[in-house]
Amino acid sequence: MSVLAAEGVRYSYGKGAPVLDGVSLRVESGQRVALSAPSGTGKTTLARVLAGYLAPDEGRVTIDGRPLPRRGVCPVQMIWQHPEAAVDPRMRLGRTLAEAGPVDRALVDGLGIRDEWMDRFPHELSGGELQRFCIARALAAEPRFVIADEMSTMLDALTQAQIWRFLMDEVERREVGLVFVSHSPALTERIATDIVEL
Ligand SMILES: Nc1ncnc2c1ncn2[C@@H]1O[C@H](COP(=O)(O)OP(=O)(O)OP(=O)(O)O)[C@@H](O)[C@H]1O
Repeated sequence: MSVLAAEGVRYSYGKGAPVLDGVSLRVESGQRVALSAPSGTGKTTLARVLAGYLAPDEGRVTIDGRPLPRRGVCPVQMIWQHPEAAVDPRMRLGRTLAEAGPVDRALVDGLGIRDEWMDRFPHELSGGELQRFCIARALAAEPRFVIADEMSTMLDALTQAQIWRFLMDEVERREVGLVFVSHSPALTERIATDIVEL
């Protein structure tokens, strides 16, 4: 079992007032934690801190007591709200995926990813198609924790349900810890094992 922990995290953008101040959070393998707070209160910022994209001004983020590794593939993978901003626009998708790690057939098929997408550039897919691709990439990296920030807002209801079902099954099977942000109370209730109010 692994533990992802944020302890006393403080974060400010530039010289502004801190968006996060004294935030602590603990997530274990197999837990599915929903971050809940009104708009603009720092859920996305905390997600980025947990995944190592932002370094806290104070406090720390650890996995099993050690800081997140600075090199290599991060054991905390993030699925972003805007997938087009999360991939290299100049790289064909097959190459982007290959860089994350070995991708098995079940992952590609389970997410409804078509083989011909691999030869395309990110702008040649729809937002929903690209998001499925980004989920495959996050899982191909064999993470111990996945942070999903409003990952399904651009998907229709059916695709949203399919993708969440798939991600739920995968995180359960792999015993991955999940932290997610969603503005849908119904989705939160269905997915979360725990709800954390910021
Ligand atoms: N890059 C940035 N530079 C300056 N301020 C920022 C930046 N990103 C976010 N903020 C500010 O930080 C605060 C928290 O933003 P954040 O996106 O973390 O909130 P949120 O809870 O995820 O919001 P929402 O639910 O609307 O997505 C907001 O006031 C926002 O304006």
